[in-house]
Amino acid sequence: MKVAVIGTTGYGGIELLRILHSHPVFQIQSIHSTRGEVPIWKEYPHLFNINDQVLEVINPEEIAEKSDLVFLATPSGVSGQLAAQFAEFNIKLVDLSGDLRLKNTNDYTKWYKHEAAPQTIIDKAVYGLTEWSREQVAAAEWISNPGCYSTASLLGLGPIVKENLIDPASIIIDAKSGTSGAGRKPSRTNMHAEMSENFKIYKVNEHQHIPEIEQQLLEWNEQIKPITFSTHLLPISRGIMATIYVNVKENITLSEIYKIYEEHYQADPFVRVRPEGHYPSVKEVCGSNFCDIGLHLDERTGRLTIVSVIDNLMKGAAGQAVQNANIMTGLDETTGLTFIPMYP
Ligand SMILES: NC(=O)C1=CN([C@@H]2O[C@H](COP(=O)(O)OP(=O)(O)OC[C@H]3O[C@@H](n4cnc5c(N)ncnc54)[C@H](OP(=O)(O)O)[C@@H]3O)[C@@H](O)[C@H]2O)C=CC1
Ligand SMILES: CC(=O)N[C@@H](CCC(=O)OP(=O)(O)O)C(=O)O
Repeated sequence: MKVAVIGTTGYGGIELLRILHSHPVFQIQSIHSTRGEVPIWKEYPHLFNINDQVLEVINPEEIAEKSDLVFLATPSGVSGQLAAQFAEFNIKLVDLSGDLRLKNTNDYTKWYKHEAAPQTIIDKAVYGLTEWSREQVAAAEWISNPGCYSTASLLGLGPIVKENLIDPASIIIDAKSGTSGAGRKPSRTNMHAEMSENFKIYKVNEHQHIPEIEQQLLEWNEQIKPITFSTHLLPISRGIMATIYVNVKENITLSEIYKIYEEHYQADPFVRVRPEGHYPSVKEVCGSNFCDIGLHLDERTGRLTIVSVIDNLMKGAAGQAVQNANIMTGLDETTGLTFIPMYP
């Protein structure tokens, strides 16, 4: 099966190339960029003598003729326009950006602060939080891959929200990300001198993943109220930790909560619910497609702490994108994704 990658020179695109390099079924037919015909190893010298492919211009008609599936690893605002150009062709599509995630275009304009893609384009895409939408993903032609923070937060909250076991107004998500989450484009915020030995909060109550998380929570449980969601930058390159606080309904015990999480995720190869008393760290998932979850119930306050960690470039982006592409094309979802975490 042939695949094309657009936005290959970015961190999401280059992580796709790392996965696809050893994928047994997907072959990289072409890689694309706006910067002309440059060998990819010149942008990323770690690929010297490994990948001799040359970046090509973006011609949707030609890509659709030559490939069965295209990954869009392009910025929000760009992906929606590209997706619209692919709409008339017969090609499966997985978009890593936020452009096709929010079903309400007013929400998109408000949170992303630019114009939304046409509604018909948005409606064509299934929201691919894989563990919760496997059947829809299998039937889809287009996938909107969830945001990195949204993936960690939603996988952490899914079971308890779906089972209606919390005070619906009590969700607080305290999320932290490595700097690769911001992409390869240089910015002052991400400079070494700004971030090394530092820790910053950003986009306070304004993060574009807030409506995405709420959209999915409301699908699980229509009583859910607006969430508090804080995002922070960590001086590490990869990894996200979402520490989530919710007030549980009275009389529920930690062992009952564990039972619910273990039942929900028992058939999910990439979600690991850690045993009681064990809490995951970001390094324990980096380089892999795992989302690891730890749970603790404070009986003094009645608050449940949920710790959810992912590698932002894997389960938060390219890994989940390939997981969805596997399911869409009838493959086992773990195909090409059996990397164990790199440690230390
Ligand atoms: N980094 C992460 O952890 C995550 C990222 N995402 C999303 O994935 C997408 C890619 O992110 P990331 O790789 O980090 O971003 P980068 O900034 O690292 O890369 C984006 C790539 O898009 C290409 N691009 C930029 N403008 C255009 C354009 N007008 N037309 C075509 N291509 C363009 C650029 O390639 P070139 O200049 O060579 O054309 C660039 O390499 C984004 O939408 C992001 O929000 C989602 C989850 C996590
Ligand atoms: C560390 C960092 O800057 N992370 C990015 C995540 C962006 C992202 O994934 O963009 P989408 O909106 O396409 O999901 C951010 O907080 O905006």
